[in-house]
Amino acid sequence: MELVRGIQNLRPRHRGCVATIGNFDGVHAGHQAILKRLRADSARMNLPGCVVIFEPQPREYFSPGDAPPRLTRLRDKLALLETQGVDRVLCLSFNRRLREMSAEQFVQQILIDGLGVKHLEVGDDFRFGCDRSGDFAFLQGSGERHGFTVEAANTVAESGERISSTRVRQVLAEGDFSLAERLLGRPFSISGRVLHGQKLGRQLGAPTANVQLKRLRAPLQGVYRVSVELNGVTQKGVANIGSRPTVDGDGQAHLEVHLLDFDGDLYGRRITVVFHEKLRDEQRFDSLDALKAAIKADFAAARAQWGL
Ligand SMILES: Cc1cc2nc3c(=O)[nH]c(=O)nc-3n(C[C@H](O)[C@H](O)[C@H](O)COP(=O)(O)O)c2cc1C
Ligand SMILES: Nc1ncnc2c1ncn2[C@@H]1O[C@H](COP(=O)(O)OP(=O)(O)OP(=O)(O)O)[C@@H](O)[C@H]1O
Repeated sequence: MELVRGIQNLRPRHRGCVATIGNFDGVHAGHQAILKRLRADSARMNLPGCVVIFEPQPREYFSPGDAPPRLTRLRDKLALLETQGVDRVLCLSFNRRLREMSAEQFVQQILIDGLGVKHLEVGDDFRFGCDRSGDFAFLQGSGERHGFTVEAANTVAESGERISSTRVRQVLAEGDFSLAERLLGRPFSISGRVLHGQKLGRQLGAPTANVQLKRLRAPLQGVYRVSVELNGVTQKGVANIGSRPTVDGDGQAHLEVHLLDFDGDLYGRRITVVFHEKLRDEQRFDSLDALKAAIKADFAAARAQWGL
């Protein structure tokens, strides 16, 4: 899969493709249905399938303080798009220039001049352009003028409700991991590199792998039963995502994982933490002893659930 960062990196050879546009945060089952159609179009028309995404996502640009948490960082999103058979991703920087583009300009500059789009797949509710003025009818009209076809995919629903990134975030916040798995088409996970922590964990009876979240605002908070694949073996564990109010108050979110019955070195490795069940909210304890006792109870609860 080829990644093109910004319109300025589009070359004449990129012209001529079938395309779709959106945030694709989480690459959920609704997105996967569109991507399946894109693959079929690509085979039928013998053209590469291109996905146009935005970074940052528009809401992160408009209100950085209270944009929703991300299900996938750019890196994870790209990896998932690749597994969906996407040939090319055009990642547009969402900035003032893009924000001020009218729907008409977006079609002309990006879809026609930049990508030479021959066929476009969108969801039935898709809107774009300054003030979200571009919709399916608008695209169809443009297509007739500029010589590309447009199709709208039917809404993909689960339990009678449309699947969306927003819904996945809500379901995760409610701790419904089996529904989240159905919406995503895979269990929810967070990947990252293991960094050195404050080495306090051992004193608390809980050595932990500190997974780097960088700027990711995770859609989860609290203590969870998790698993991690290591060298082809599923290691069972317990994770905390939060600001660790008992021991430090830098306000930053940390993801820490303790693997049960495991005694290896994970520093520097990239791991994927799969979430299975919420055990409790993170709390501020009055003493390290109280935190230690709570962590011990978390381990016992996770062991009982795993049947260990
Ligand atoms: C299962 C588990 C539950 C935790 N729960 C809390 C909590 O409720 N409140 C809190 O302040 N820290 C909590 N922590 C974070 C610990 O404070 C943290 O792991 C410890 O400070 C070790 O940090 P270090 O690895 O940077 O040394 C939890 C950690 C784990 C592994
Ligand atoms: N459940 C779905 N069924 C059909 N198409 C979908 C579905 N979800 C998203 N799409 C389409 O996939 C493309 C990308 O969607 P996008 O990521 O922008 O929105 P979303 O998943 O609905 O997220 P949000 O909750 O942020 O609105 C758009 O064309 C959108 O209409």
